[in-house]
Amino acid sequence: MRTKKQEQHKSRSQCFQQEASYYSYGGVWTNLPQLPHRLVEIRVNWAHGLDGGPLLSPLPIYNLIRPLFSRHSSYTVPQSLLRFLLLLLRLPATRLWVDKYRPRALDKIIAHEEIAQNLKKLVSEHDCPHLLVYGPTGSGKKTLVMALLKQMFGPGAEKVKLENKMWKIDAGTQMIELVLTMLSSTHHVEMNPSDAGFQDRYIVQEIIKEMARNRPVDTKGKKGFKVLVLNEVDKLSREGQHSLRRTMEKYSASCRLILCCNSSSKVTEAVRSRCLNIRVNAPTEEQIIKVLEFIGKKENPQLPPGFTARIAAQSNRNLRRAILSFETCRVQQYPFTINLALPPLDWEQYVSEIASDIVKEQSPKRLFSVRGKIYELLVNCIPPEIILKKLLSELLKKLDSELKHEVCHWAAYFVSVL
Ligand SMILES: Nc1ncnc2c1ncn2[C@@H]1O[C@H](COP(=O)(O)OP(=O)(O)OP(=O)(O)O)[C@@H](O)[C@H]1O
Repeated sequence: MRTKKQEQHKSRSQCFQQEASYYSYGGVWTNLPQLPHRLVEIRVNWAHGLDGGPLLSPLPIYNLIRPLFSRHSSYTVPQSLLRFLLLLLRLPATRLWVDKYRPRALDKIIAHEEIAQNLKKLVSEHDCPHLLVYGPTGSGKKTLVMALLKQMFGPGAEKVKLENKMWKIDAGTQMIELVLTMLSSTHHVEMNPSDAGFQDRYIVQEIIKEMARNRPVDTKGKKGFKVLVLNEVDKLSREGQHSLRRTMEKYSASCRLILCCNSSSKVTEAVRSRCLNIRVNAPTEEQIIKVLEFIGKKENPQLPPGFTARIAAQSNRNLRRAILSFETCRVQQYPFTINLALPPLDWEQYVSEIASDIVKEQSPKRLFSVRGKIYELLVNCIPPEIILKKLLSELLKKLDSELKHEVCHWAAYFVSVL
């Protein structure tokens, strides 16, 4: 028999998994659309209790399957096999709306149409330079990049395979072994080099070198170029960014780089100046409403007046968040009523509880319990800077004005050292 505390922990953990999936879209999982997105969907369905839900958490299933392929130094997970295994486990097969309604072509882009048209022009002029695509999370960067790849290479760019590749790198005095998850088609490779930590520069050098070696040749025998999509370049170390600059110059004939990040100010001037900078602003509320109404038309729920406007207003101009909230409401509270309250995000509620705990009592015991709660958020994949920012805003609501300044100072300090 489970105790009440265990039950609470379990349901909280399920809610976090939903939130984690929300964030995973912004991280590495965004780059792995097939398998992990599948798991994200299952997780969300599971948290929502849809279709009965699977008996097992999907993550253990994934971990169970992975070692089957990990005996090889470089292994590819055949997606058909995974689909078959997942089918055997009778897992639900719905797709999240954020994925289902992600525009696949530049012509279908709803928000940022102007950027989409400019990208289309670039492709038609066969003059695609290195690109640096930056903007806040959930603004639509990845969507634009994926549509651009499709415009460049056609449907072939969507036939991707997921690899966990091991790199053996000669670092002068020693051989370094690094494993990195990559998503690749015959025309492009996508990865997150900052996952390699302080050894990211070796990854940058080695991958571009390998791509330069395996240049694709078209039907007329002309040598083409491959595209390397690097995510979170703002998290690359200084050395990583320096080697990125060098390799960008050296191999510019054989590959094009598309660099994605949230903040261009963390990318060195040398890298920025070698790329065409594309700023993807957070969509306006009107644009978000347009996207939600488009989804509403396709899914056909009865929408009370002003409902999409309320979701857009609460979304913080984050398109992903708006679509996820819309879907959560559809799952939890359909049919919609006129004064339906939008459910708050669970992790945000949890951080608010943490802030109240901190303000109520300052003792070693309370410190220990708060630390435990923050660990719980971290293990459920809520990024630390997001936790800190939310915690700060919650604390600012509760603190005296003399303390606010100091709390802001320390929050800024710890966000900068993360
Ligand atoms: N132009 C668009 N038109 C319609 N829907 C869009 C558009 N751009 C993005 N979306 C929707 O918003 C979701 C989030 O977009 P996307 O993943 O491209 O954001 P992002 O800026 O790359 O976020 P992050 O920085 O967190 O990775 C997509 O899954 C898609 O459903």
